[in-house]
Amino acid sequence: EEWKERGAAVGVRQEVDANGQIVNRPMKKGVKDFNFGRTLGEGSYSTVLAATDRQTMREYAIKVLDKKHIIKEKKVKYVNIEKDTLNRLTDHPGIVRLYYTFQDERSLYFVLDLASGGELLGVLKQYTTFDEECTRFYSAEILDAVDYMHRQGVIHRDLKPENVLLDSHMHVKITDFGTAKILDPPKNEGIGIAAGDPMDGANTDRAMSFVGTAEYVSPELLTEKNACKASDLWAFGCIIYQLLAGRPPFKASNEYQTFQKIVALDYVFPDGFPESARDLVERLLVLDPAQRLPMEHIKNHQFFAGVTWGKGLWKLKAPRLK
Ligand SMILES: Nc1ncnc2c1ncn2[C@@H]1O[C@H](COP(=O)(O)OP(=O)(O)OP(=O)(O)O)[C@@H](O)[C@H]1O
Ligand SMILES: O=C(O)[C@@H]1CCC(=O)N(CCc2ccc(Cl)cc2)[C@H]1c1ccccc1Cl
Repeated sequence: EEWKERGAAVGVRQEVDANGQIVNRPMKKGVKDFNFGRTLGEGSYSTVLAATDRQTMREYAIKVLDKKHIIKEKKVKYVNIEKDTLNRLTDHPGIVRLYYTFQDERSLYFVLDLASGGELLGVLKQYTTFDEECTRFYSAEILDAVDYMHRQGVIHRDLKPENVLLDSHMHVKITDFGTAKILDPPKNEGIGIAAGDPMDGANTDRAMSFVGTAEYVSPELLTEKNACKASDLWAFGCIIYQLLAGRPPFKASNEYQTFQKIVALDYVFPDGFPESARDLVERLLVLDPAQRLPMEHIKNHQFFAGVTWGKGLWKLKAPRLK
């Protein structure tokens, strides 16, 4: 009875294993285990709701995907990519954590960290621009998370302020891994050209079904159709520029003209753009991915002087935005 009692508290089911031992297997979570609250946002194929686990009272964000819609829009691969990448990225404070997945006849459910601070883009628009200290803090947290992602062999491919969420303490939580690329082990070196994947066939296949968001797309994705780790560092350079300038470096009235500016490296710094940030951005917005500043050199760049990388960074209090 006591074992049953203890098991019931944390939602486990007692079973007898192959050796005849009584074991506690965690019960698969389901819709009934949560109280659903407000809608946090809508995606093209999803609705994200705040929810509370009825046993533990912990709050989550639950992303609900409509099966019919996904099948109709041929996005089943994206669902599997999002699940597989999130299942690889479980051990970093700067990445939205996936706790459980489950389904019912109509929907798929992803139980995620709740990022109640909203999107970095929204906060940036509220303040127009960030000062150097805030830019340093947020870009350092983003970089720390990207470094972890790359070490796990994942390229995000769509980094942008909309996909950088904030938690209740205004720390970064990167999301939206449905368009990420998983590098197979043998290819996971240097700028790590990504291995082939179902979305765009084998790596040699030039036809690329996915391109990121126009303003943050790297030149190599536009010319050679290949994303690599350095493609995320290009997007990172665009984000630093945007936090300080209040707009992305490459922005035109339509996507095609934005792409023309990117491949021509046609951008200028506004007056008053801080010098050390300018130097770093200039070393990231480089057309040749192999010439772009690699991760370790970025961390050692003057702009990040004084930043403690790794766990320490995440213990700091987020700077007051002004
Ligand atoms: N873990 C989360 N915590 C809080 N809000 C979230 C979380 N994940 C997503 N959201 C919010 O819900 C909205 C929808 O997110 P979702 O990832 O489902 O779609 P999307 O990626 O924004 O859109 P699309 O699928 O078209 O790219 C987003 O605008 C985001 O702000
Ligand atoms: O890979 C998994 O974890 C399971 C495996 C069993 C299963 O049936 N699913 C759902 C598969 C699926 C994917 C897309 C659609 Cl539109 C419908 C079903 C998978 C699944 C369940 C819940 C949430 C997401 C996914 Cl991919």
